[in-house]
Amino acid sequence: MSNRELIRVEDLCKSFGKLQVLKNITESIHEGEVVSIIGPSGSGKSTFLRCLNLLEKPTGGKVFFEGVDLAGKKVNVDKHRQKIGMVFQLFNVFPHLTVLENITLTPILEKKVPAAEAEKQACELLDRVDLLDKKNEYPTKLSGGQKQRLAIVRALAMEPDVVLFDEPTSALDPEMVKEVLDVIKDLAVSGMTIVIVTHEMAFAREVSDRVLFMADGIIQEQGTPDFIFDHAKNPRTIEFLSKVL
Ligand SMILES: Nc1ncnc2c1ncn2[C@@H]1O[C@H](COP(=O)(O)OP(=O)(O)OP(=O)(O)O)[C@@H](O)[C@H]1O
Repeated sequence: MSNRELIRVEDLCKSFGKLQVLKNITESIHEGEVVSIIGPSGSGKSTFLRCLNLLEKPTGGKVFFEGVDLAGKKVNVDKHRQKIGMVFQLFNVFPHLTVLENITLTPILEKKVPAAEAEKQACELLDRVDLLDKKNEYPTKLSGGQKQRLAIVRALAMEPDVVLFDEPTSALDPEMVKEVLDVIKDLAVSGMTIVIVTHEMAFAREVSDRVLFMADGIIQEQGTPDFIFDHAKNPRTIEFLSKVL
């Protein structure tokens, strides 16, 4: 992990109508850091994650990516967003494209990567997640775990500086959770900067450099996994962990 701030939010607020979901959050994610966000349902974890790439537009505060204020007047948000990969709970893959086409589409269209080069890179990534033999299949032929591994590869094909995972295993059958977590673990070990909203406490404990505990739209407590899971002081954290561990 380096000292370079990749993402910084200052006084981040988000409301949906009268519902104030995020309340003045100030936080930084550093290059190479693996950060897990845990907390009760409805506490604002996904909304926080989605604000980091402006998928949700904050109602207050600022989001900086590599030092650039993403709401700045002359800023090309799409250009910056290309460097922020995102993997969703419900594997967002294109059903009408083959596995290979799913991966090469955006690099070819948005980064103008030559098709042959995009395919070569896609095959290398598919090999890394053990899906190379599926490259000509359509997603309907894939299991949930395979679809999610494809979604991860699709994000990686854009060579992002950080990958945001929003509960990537919540929609999977239990036997498929491990294969997806293993891919994320490998990515973490490779040095990728990762922010992940997860209900997988064992995973958060094993893989994270830092765990953020969120409740009521506030990061109530944060620290190393050992600190959060063994020495948390905040009564909300203790109450939450007593239910999920
Ligand atoms: N687009 C939206 N419109 C209105 N309300 C929303 C929207 N997105 C989220 N919310 C509300 O914001 C609150 C926080 O939702 P969010 O999904 O961020 O929580 P979460 O901590 O990720 O929950 P979970 O663990 O259940 O996924 C909830 O009350 C939710 O209903």
